[in-house]
Amino acid sequence: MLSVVPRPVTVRVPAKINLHLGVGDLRDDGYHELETVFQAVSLTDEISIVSADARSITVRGDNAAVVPTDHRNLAWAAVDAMAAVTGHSGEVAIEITKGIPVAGGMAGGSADAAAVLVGLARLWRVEPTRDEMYAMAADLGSDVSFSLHGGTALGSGRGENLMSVLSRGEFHWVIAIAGGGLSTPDVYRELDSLRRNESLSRASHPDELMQALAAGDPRRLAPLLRNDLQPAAVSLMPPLRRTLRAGTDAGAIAGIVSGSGPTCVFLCTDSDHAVDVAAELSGAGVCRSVRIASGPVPGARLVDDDQ
Ligand SMILES: C[C@@](CO)(OP(=O)(O)O)[C@H](O)COP(=O)(O)OP(=O)(O)OC[C@H]1O[C@@H](n2ccc(N)nc2=O)[C@H](O)[C@@H]1O
Ligand SMILES: Nc1ncnc2c1ncn2[C@@H]1O[C@H](COP(=O)(O)OP(=O)(O)O)[C@@H](O)[C@H]1O
Repeated sequence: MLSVVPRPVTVRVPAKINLHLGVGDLRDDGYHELETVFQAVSLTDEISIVSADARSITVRGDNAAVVPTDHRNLAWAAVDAMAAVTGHSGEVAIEITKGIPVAGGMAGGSADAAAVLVGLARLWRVEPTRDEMYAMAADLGSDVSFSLHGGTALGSGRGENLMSVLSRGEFHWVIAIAGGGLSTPDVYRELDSLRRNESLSRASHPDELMQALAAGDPRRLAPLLRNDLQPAAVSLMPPLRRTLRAGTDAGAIAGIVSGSGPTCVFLCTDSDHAVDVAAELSGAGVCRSVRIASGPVPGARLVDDDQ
């Protein structure tokens, strides 16, 4: 008989932003080779998992209604992965409270999958090795490894190979959440199509950006933020141009589309500055909601580690 923790296990997991996203050519396997610098920020989802008679997923929070609650939810796939490795049946009830915008380019689904891996390891009292956890994460999706890792990291391959990056202090962000979402594959496809028709510049290696992170200097970091997917996201959702302009008009020192978008993130000099920029941006009417976040923060973690 496999032993399980009798009470719900709760995991908190952060959103990510790509401070640098260099996209290479389309590979034969349908993915693009990436060079990316991820930072985990303090917009979080919370996942609670308990043993049950059958598997179920419920989703609460912002835009919960558009998140699937069956096998299409990445959290469901994460249960399958852990069950296959450990021999458990996978009968658990999962409650997801979304704080990460859905389909926003902040890796919300990946975050939930990573949280399930961490939560089930505790619930089922199993201890997969670090390599096993990262192998399951990479199989689930390109960004799931970073959701486990958290902090600041350089990602390569399709984004799943990670190296920690030294980052000093805290960086302060204002996050503009759009009314709708963008599909990640559509945005990559749009980039390929734009590149066929016009010559777009490509990101170079993020050496200087990593130096700015090590120095903990937002003013040095500001001009170095770079996202090769931004022209594609803006092409699919042209009003993003206005959002980006509104953020810098509101006083942010830089603004960029987060990953595949459409969330836009604005860098500020400190927490007071972020409050001012957020207030100004809220009044501009260019997005559905505005949040403040800071980073780096840790990856998927048990909320009460005495469990
Ligand atoms: C763009 C990024 C930037 O961090 O994230 P989001 O901004 O969407 O959160 C990632 O590359 C998204 O990662 P993730 O959402 O995990 O992607 P996956 O599920 O692995 O792949 C979904 C689809 O995106 C495309 N894809 C993904 C990763 C990659 N390196 N090249 C790709 O071309 C492929 O079309 C793939 O079928
Ligand atoms: N746990 C989940 N949370 C959010 N979306 C999910 C989840 N599982 C599957 N999805 C699906 O994944 C799509 C992409 O969502 P998300 O991971 O939030 O965005 P992004 O890929 O832009 O980071 C959503 O439109 C939704 O249909």
